[in-house]
Amino acid sequence: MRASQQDFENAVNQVKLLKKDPGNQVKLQLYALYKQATDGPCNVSKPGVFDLVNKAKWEAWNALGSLPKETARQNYVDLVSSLSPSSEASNQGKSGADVKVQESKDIVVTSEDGITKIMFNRPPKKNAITFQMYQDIILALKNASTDNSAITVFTGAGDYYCSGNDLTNFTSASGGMEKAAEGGAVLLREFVNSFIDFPKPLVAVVNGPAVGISVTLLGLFDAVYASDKATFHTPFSHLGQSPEACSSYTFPKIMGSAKATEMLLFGKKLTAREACAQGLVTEVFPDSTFKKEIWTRLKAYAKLPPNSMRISKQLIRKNEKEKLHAVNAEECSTLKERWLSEECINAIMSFLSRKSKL
Ligand SMILES: CCCCCCCCCC/C=C/CC(=O)SCCNC(=O)CCNC(=O)[C@H](O)C(C)(C)COP(=O)(O)OP(=O)(O)OC[C@H]1O[C@@H](n2cnc3c(N)ncnc32)[C@H](O)[C@@H]1OP(=O)(O)O
Repeated sequence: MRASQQDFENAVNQVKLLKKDPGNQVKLQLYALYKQATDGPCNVSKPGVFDLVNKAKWEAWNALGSLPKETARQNYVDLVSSLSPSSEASNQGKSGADVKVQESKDIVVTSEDGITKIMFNRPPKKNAITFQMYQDIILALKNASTDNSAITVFTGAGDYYCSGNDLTNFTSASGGMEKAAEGGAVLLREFVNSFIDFPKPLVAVVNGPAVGISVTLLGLFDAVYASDKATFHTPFSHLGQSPEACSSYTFPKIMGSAKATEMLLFGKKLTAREACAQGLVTEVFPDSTFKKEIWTRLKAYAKLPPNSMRISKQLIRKNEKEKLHAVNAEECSTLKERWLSEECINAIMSFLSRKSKL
């Protein structure tokens, strides 16, 4: 039987009464179907790259193409009925079987054995982080904070952990440079906030070289395990930039200001063993046994009582949260200026024209 206008209106009201947040993907789908059912195919222009929320909504609506209004209405009603209290209850009981929990090309999120794994998956570009990947990671962390896993793990596919910010982000942003820098700073701040506020144990499995923001973020992780093939490099001065991800605060705290200066100002690249000696890395493993040893260990950790781990992490983080947010805000506003500097623009152009590499 086709859904009537009354069924549709009832479903719209039912959504407002949902007890449990259905998650961003479902909310986007509901939005898209609602717009399609009421206004028809997407007829507004695409929001700018930095207008994250409206861009995601536009993309969801636009993806419905020329779906007829009646079909959209029916699909909306069906979707809402699948979110009714009885199905909410049955979803809560789901175990963390091996499932892919987020569809996205360059960030793969899976959940297995109490571990949510977020993997940089762009090996041809050494896992450099695009605008889309920043957004996918924000979403993945949001979902992981409430899923039924005990710990969350970042790792990289291929030979690199991650080569940091994709330097073509500087040329792909739409609008003028100032607007792009402003939007970049907003995105970076939200991205780093999602690490500062992440409530469960956050672990990095550093399978190979790490560069830039993938290194600085490690100061916000709870444990960092590295292959002896990994290296740690923050070439900010070479790029005319400045530290991010709270590293101007976490690195001096972790390794002392003299060692932090060598990394953050002079761009000294550390081996995994050096990074371990300086407290940035928890433990180093021979590459030949790294994966086997680390996943066995993490599976055992994930069996520990999750609430206890969460509460302990929050005790450790609580006194620093405000400070970390303030540092993040200041670093982003400093970077916004740096990105417009001649030093930075020249360095990026030099990389993109293949005149320089790290
Ligand atoms: C105004 C706009 C504002 C933008 C806002 C962005 C928002 C957040 C910003 C957060 C800031 C973060 C700071 C950083 O992360 S700084 C670190 C940036 N990373 C780098 O400088 C690394 C650059 N890459 C290299 O030096 C080398 O590629 C390498 C990693 C040492 C590897 O060298 P190798 O010889 O082994 O391999 P290739 O160079 O041949 O690389 C293979 C292909 O991958 C591409 N690649 C690698 N890294 C990056 C990168 N970071 N960005 C873009 N592309 C990258 C490389 O070009 C090759 O591509 P190709 O095969 O097509 O040539």
